Amino acid sequence: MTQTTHELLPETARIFVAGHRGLVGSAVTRRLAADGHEVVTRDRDELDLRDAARTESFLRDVRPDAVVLAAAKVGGIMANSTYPVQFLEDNLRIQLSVIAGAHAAGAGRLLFLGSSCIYPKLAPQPIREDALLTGPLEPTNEPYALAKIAGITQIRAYRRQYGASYISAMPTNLYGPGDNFDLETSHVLPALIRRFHEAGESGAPEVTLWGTGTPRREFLHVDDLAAACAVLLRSYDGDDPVNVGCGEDLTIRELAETVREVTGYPGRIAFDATRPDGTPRKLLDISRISALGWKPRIPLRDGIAAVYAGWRAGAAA
Ligand SMILES: NC(=O)C1=CN([C@@H]2O[C@H](COP(=O)(O)OP(=O)(O)OC[C@H]3O[C@@H](n4cnc5c(N)ncnc54)[C@H](OP(=O)(O)O)[C@@H]3O)[C@@H](O)[C@H]2O)C=CC1
Ligand SMILES: C[C@H]1O[C@H](OP(=O)(O)OP(=O)(O)OC[C@H]2O[C@@H](n3cnc4c(=O)[nH]c(N)nc43)[C@H](O)[C@@H]2O)[C@@H](O)[C@@H](O)C1=O
Repeated sequence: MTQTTHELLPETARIFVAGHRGLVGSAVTRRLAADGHEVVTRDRDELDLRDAARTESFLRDVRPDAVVLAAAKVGGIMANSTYPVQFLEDNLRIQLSVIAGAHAAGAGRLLFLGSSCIYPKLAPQPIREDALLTGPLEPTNEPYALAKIAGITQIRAYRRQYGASYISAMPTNLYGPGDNFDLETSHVLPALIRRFHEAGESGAPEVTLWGTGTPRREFLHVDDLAAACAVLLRSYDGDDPVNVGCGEDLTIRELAETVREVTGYPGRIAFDATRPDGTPRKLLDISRISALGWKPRIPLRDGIAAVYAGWRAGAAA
């Protein structure tokens, strides 16, 4: 059942953001704090969220009104291929700890963050939420996707058995300040910023990117996602996950041209087709989140320029 109300998250709600130092968690923390909420956080060295007993004990002490689960083992196509055990096990363990612990501690609201990779590799485009579990997954990230699908099922189970107001959001590929720029483990957008910048600095005549350049991806600025999370916490209480994307995609080659222009790199772009492409396309249908009044605000080129400026300032510091 899908219902919407505007009473699901009181303005005085105290919210635990799990993963507050990450790309998503930091943006959600900024957003909820700006909205006037008391936001509770713990660094990983104080609380490893894979530890269910310690996580439940922490949540019982803090007694948050709501929880945003943005802690996860996350990475790009190569990280997913190289560390399938951690992408499966860490994510399952974090989800079990945090969702069960939140319920035991009496948290009335919880938002679980999944990913667009939960949908079948060849799902009809744009991908609607009801495409879940209708076909085989993309092999490069199947362990991660299966962990996330288990998270969605866990949320639905708490709703069905306990009547908990717990919900799931499925963001598309994200980017923003504080992203991972490690060339082996990052997602494509920060990798391209770094590759073009460093090629420009060294005077390299060509930058070689992974795959064929033909896969299509959709990119959403993480501040737009954080605004969507606030809308969902305040106004959505349904069983189904809610897609969050910008509604438009482009090829990796087109993305590369845009990043090349933003960074001012004058050289050529080449592709190494021995590297994996991953899913050919995963454009999300965003009818459901749009009906709640949310829309993305940050155009891709502006967002890339801001991230590039921020990364250069950080790299130079
Ligand atoms: N980035 C993207 O393109 C997309 C992300 N998402 C989803 O958004 C969520 C957040 O992703 P994102 O912000 O990009 O990831 P990040 O890697 O940037 O952040 C993950 C956060 O989780 C924390 N964390 C990981 N493991 C543990 C642990 N065992 N105990 C405590 N904390 C832990 C990290 O802590 P520390 O800072 O100490 O490392 C970090 O703060 C994930 O659920 C992901 O699936 C969905 C779609 C796309
Ligand atoms: C968010 C999402 O992110 C991942 O899925 P992905 O979208 O395939 O990931 P990606 O960003 O790493 O790559 C996108 C495309 O870009 C190409 N590509 C070119 N050159 C580089 C490059 O230099 N680095 C990277 N990483 N990719 C490159 C690459 O070959 C691919 O075709 C999963 O974690 C998945 O689980 C998930 O949820």
